[in-house]
Amino acid sequence: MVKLGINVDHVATVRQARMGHDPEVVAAACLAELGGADSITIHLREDRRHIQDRDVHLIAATISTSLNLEMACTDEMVAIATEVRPRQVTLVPEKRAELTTEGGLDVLAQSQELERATARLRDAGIVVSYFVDADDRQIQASRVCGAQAVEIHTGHYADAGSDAEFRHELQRIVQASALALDQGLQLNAGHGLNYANVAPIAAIDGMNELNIGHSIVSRAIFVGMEAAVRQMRQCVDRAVLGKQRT
Ligand SMILES: CC(=O)[C@@H](O)[C@H](O)COP(=O)(O)O
Ligand SMILES: NCC(=O)COP(=O)(O)O
Repeated sequence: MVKLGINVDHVATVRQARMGHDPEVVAAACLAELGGADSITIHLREDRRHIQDRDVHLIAATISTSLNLEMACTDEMVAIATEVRPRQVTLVPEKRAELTTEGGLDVLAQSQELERATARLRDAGIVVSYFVDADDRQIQASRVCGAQAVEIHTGHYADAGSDAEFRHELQRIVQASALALDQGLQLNAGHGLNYANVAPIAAIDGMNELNIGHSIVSRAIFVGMEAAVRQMRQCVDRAVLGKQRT
């Protein structure tokens, strides 16, 4: 089955709105696991706009599944990762001014620092995934730099404004997924996925893990974290089982 990574960043966004203690991100992570999460994803941004360093250490020490730490490719973040030792690190691009991640890594332009950071993380026993656009050259470069997985950016697919654009973006992701598998990379996907658009991505052959956060936290405000995760789990499993029946 496709693994479900639950990103709890935006539970921290609510907490940071008042710079207080509530809602507790660690509790959200545990409830997500009760709802069927296979892993917990958190993005420790350089500007600490939501997830804080204490969240990383507490979640790593508390969850019973596994941690996927999203981070920029910097010495500071590599040092934190090699101390915390999550199961996986997903290297993502960051821009101060961005509202959220706007695209994938430019692996071709940053190959030297990515290769160096990837070697340090792998030496620490951490699986390294690159967050990349559905772009053949970036995927091929990811393997060359030592990535063991790629997470294909589904943001443009999620933001499609017409049926034609939706189909075009889905086809790009399907083709990029096949290339990633051909390159021997583990295939993950994420960004902007929700209860309405997740099924075609979950049904892609060889899909290993979907990382989903904002849409689940949004629903959790009304139904609770455990139920919101359980409902997404059902959407993903139904898509995979439905494909197997065809
Ligand atoms: C890389 C990605 O798509 C998200 O996991 C990332 O966390 C988005 O950044 P924000 O969580 O700050 O929106
Ligand atoms: N890498 C994608 C992720 O972790 C969550 O992205 P989103 O669902 O919050 O857009």
